[in-house]
Order: sequence, then C-alpha cells, then structure tokens
Amino acid sequence: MSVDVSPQLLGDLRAELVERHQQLVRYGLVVWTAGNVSARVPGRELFLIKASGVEYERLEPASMVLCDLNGERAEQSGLKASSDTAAHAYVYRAMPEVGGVVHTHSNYACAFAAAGEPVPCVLTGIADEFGGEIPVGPFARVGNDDIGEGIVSTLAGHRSRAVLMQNHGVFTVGANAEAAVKTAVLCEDSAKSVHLARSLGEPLSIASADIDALHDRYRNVYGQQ
Ligand SMILES: O=C(CO)[C@@H](O)[C@H](O)COP(=O)(O)O
Repeated sequence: MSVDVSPQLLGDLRAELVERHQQLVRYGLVVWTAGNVSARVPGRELFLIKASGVEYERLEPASMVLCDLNGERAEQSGLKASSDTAAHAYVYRAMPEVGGVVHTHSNYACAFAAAGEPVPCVLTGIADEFGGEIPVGPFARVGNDDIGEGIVSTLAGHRSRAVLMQNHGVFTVGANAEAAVKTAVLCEDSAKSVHLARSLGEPLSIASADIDALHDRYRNVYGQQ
C-alpha cells in the first residue's frame, strides 16, 4: 500500500507531531499514554496520528501512523493508530478548515468535563481565545463516530475551538497541530483559573459586547499580525 505523498513532507510532519506530543507533556496536559495529536496532510485526504499506547518519551517520527479520512491505515505500518483515530477522522471529514486535532486529559479541564460543566467566560483571556464559554459535549464511548460527532456538533454552536467531552476530556481543533496544541494549553489554564476563582466566590461575568470585542481584537490585532 503506497501513497503518493512527498516523503519529505511526511517526514517533516511526523517530526513535528513528535514535538507537539512533547509539548503536551511539557505543559502538563497528559501523563503516560493519555491523549494524542494528529495533523492533516495538506492537500490530501490523509492525516497522521500517534500510535496507540506508546509512552510519550518513546515517541519518534515512525510512531505517527498515516490514516485516510475514514480512519483506516493508509500505509504498511506495524503500529495500530490511536484509540481516538475515528474521532479525529470524523473531525477532518466534517471540518475541512481543520488541520490539527488534539486530545488531552488535562486535570482542571477534565474536572469540568466530569461535572458536565462548561468553563464560563469570566476572564478576558477566555474571551480572547475562546470567544465565550468552553462548552461541554455529550458522553460518548471511544471507538466509533460518536465522539467525533459530539465534537463537531458542539463546536458548531460555539466560537470555542475546544470542547470538554463529558466524563472524558478535552478535544481541540486548529488550522494546524500547533494551533490545536495552543488551544489545549489555554483551555487547561482557563479551567484552572476559573476553579481557583470559585474558591474565592462566584466569578463575575463579562458583558457579551466586551467578549465580542476582546475576541475580535485577539483574532485580528493581537501579536505581530
Ligand atoms: O482517552 C483516550 C481513549 O479515548 C485516549 O486518549 C487514550 O488515553 C490514549 O489512547 P491512544 O492514543 O494511546 O490510543
């Protein structure tokens, strides 16, 4: 089974995905083998995703499995793709603008997921990145389209590019793997700050007009644009 994709392009994307997984560890978003990152192969109906059950410190470029958008392996590989491959594949089929998907079990965000609670937009940093609350998606078991369907349908109603799948964990999407990792980092940071704020009392809300303005500035003005 061979695919006509530049070996250089695949090699570079595999190497990048190793680094993106190490970023999840560095930011404290995953332990052991939990979580995974994938990246769409530009211009092709293919994506690369972490092999299932491989510890982060053992990940290498060859640990990234090439799959088609049905979640089937698209290359000869001795490795099984991630448990969440079907969910990532569903997102790539349904959201052509998405180039990267991340899944974590980061603790503060998982606490909200376990409680079925969205992370409310009570900080300007949450308005900047998420444009509103970080929503909760339905409970769904791993292994078929249910998680992917829950991710896509929940994101459809929100500006957030992160969703807390009930009783499970975080899924984020982005234009590429880097953007999806950034959203996962800021999702956990937001959940932690809100949890801490609640220990001091009920966090104060932000007017929706201010949330809109903050989100617009962050997307269109912030940084070296
Ligand atoms: O939460 C889940 C199962 O949905 C995964 O994040 C696993 O914890 C990691 O699975 P692999 O990517 O190693 O198969």
